[in-house]
Amino acid sequence: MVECAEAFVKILDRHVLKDDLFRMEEETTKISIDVIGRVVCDHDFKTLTTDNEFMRTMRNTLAWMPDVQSINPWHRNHPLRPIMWKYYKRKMDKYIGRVLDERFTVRNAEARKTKVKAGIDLALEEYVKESGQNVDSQNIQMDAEFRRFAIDNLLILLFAGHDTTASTICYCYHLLYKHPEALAKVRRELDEVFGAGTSATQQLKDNPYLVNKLEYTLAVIKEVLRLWPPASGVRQGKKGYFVKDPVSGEMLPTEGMNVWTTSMCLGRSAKLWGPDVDEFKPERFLAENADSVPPNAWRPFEKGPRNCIGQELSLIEMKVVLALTLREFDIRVAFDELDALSNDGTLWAKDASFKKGPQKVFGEEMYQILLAAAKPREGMPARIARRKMHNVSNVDLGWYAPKNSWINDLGRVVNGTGTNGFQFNGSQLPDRVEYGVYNWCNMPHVRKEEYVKVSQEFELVYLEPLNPSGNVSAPTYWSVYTNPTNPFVQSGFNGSCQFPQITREGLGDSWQHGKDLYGVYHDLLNFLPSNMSEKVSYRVTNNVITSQVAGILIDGMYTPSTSVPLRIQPTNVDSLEPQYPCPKSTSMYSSYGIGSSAPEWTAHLTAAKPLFNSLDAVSGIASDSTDWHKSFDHYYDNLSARQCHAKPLPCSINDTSNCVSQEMADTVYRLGQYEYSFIYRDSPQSLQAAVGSYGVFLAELADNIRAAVSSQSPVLYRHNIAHDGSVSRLLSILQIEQMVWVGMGSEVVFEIYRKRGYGGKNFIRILWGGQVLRSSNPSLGTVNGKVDLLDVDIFLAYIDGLVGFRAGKVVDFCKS
Ligand code: HEM
Repeated sequence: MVECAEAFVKILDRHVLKDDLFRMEEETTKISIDVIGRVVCDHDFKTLTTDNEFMRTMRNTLAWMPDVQSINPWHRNHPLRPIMWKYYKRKMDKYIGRVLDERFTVRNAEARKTKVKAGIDLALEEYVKESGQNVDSQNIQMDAEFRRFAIDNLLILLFAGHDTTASTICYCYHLLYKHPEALAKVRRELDEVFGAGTSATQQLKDNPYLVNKLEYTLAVIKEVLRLWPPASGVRQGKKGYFVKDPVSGEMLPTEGMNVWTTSMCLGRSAKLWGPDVDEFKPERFLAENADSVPPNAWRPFEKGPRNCIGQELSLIEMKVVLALTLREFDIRVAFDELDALSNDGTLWAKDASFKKGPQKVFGEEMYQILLAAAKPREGMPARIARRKMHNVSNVDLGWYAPKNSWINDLGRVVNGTGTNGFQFNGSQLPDRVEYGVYNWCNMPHVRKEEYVKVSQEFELVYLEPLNPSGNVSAPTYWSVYTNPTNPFVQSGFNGSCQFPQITREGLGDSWQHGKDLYGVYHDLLNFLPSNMSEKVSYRVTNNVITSQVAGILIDGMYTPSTSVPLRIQPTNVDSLEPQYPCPKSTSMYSSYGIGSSAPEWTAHLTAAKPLFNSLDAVSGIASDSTDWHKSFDHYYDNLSARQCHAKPLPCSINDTSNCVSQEMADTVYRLGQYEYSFIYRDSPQSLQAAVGSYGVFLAELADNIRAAVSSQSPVLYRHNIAHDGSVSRLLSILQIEQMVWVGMGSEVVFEIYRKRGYGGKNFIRILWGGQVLRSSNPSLGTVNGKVDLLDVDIFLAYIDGLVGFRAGKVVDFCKS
């Protein structure tokens, strides 16, 4: 089946290449014939790859079917019809007879060797047993009666199975095109089962049972069959058998009649299905809604002992076809161009009567025409385009070094001066310094003033910002003091703050941050709702400062009058901070970064030894305190937090003339930048370490994006308030081109855009500090190094590739 579907994909690809208008039903018929051929008689009809004689004959027979609606006696009783039918039937009998004879000959040699037997082998085996012959004998004979019987049965299977399935595949394509949200859900399910960007082909060959996981896809097929069933059951009436009128109770005799249980009437009965009966809602057929499906109302395959014998086969086939094509192609009906097909030689083009009479039924141009099975009108004139499918193996999952700058140049960090334009002196930037430069105290974020709108072709559909809180304060604040009577007071800087803590200034910055975000995404882009609603969601970590920041930031955005839920994951498993256990990642970080004795790491600590000595002399920190000397983290925090709040640099308690100079502080800042760059970007191990410790958040992000693009979630805006350690790991995974120490109020925004019009393709733009993020990874930084309207599928394939679907690879790594 998968091989047939692959050949079908090739046919579709030819239409993509030619960019032509074609009748889809002609093509889907080929696959259904070839599949039946393979499954039933282990015979390759090759209709997908060649101009097959059998297929032509079968289609010609159909062309001689009477139009049941016609009242033209000449048409209904066409004198040539019986002759033509006989002629075509003989041709088909001959063809199938040949297939049967061939199979009979090789049966002994091959069929019994394989465990999986085609229908024909089972039938032959049964026949041999019943006729009292030895199954293992080389000289088995097939009598004429059995041969006649077998040919007719094979023909029935081919006739009953080919156009029913072909027609249903067409309606699947059409209804999914008309319902992009359902299409997105199917694609999402396929991504989930086979992985984003990975073709289902090989996986289905290796593990065919994966089709059983396609629950939503199956629900779509069932809903399509409810609305546009291609066949119905007929029963011959009999003396003594009655149909009871459900309203009057009258018993109606059936003798001399056919009783036709039209599955379409049952499927479209509002009495049975409710007022939304005409709506396309595959969800009705999901397991959780099983109770709402009226009993016995869904019967496209009919019920009872003579129900469809091929239903399992066709359901599996349709799932396989959809799995191999829906993510690869965008398909739409093109009735507006129908005239261009008027000479294509098909039975549709030959018969002008199809263009007469109503051209819409149930408001649908592609209504059904009863021609053996009910077929999509005009064979579904269609146009097709290839969607970009990115194989995960094509997406580069490798680590790429960040660009060279002063930040990762040890010589310039240790021996340089100043901070190379980086700011550390308060929330406000000095005059003439442009917004957007690194400002540790109040990092740049998205603001109306600098925001670059994307072209009108794209509409914003989802937004997920992530920003760390500042170590800044609530309306009441801590005033830290040390009591000389307390004998346990530790030496160190004597200050009025304690880490982590929120200051008033920090709260002010957070409020402004919220206001700026609202200014862009509400005022400028009209994307955010005007009032708080379920479309907007906030998430914090277990550290209270993130809740304090959230409180004031939300006030800056919405000034809500009622309390706002802050989403939070339990301690120890939180992915935003992150706290879930991943010992492998911790040991990896400490094998090359803070605490390690790797020369690449210790080089800067050794070079900065004199600086440590001078700082220790002021702070009183013991020179053997590992905590203060395994990195510049503590000195950096202490000095920068003072300078952010316009406090003087500290002096020694014992010798007030011995103070930290600005030059010393600047060197600490340069070293801090160097350390962050080394830990999160320069070291080749940084990517894997970040994937381990932050992969779960990335998997959640990918999931959120998928839910947003498939309209499965009402949330348009998900704001995460986290920490510098969170954002730096995120930047590490995004392979930011220039890593810095993540300052107060830093912000990464994931903007998801949908291209307007046909196809509804989704794109991602990532903003860092209000500007488009630049990534060293070639699969991400596709626009001159920027992650600018990148195909969402590539981004998701990158994330899935690194962290695994639902973070499966993270779990494996953490445990390894
Ligand atoms: C979407 C696909 C299909 C639909 C909707 C469909 C529908 C039906 C329906 C409504 C019947 C009449 C059952 C009754 O009167 O109780 C039927 C019978 C039958 N179908 Fe299908 N069918 C499909 C695919 C297939 C396939 C793929 C095969 C074979 C490979 C097949 C073989 C048959 C046969 C042999 C019968 C006659 C069964 C009997 O009379 O005992 N069908 N089908």
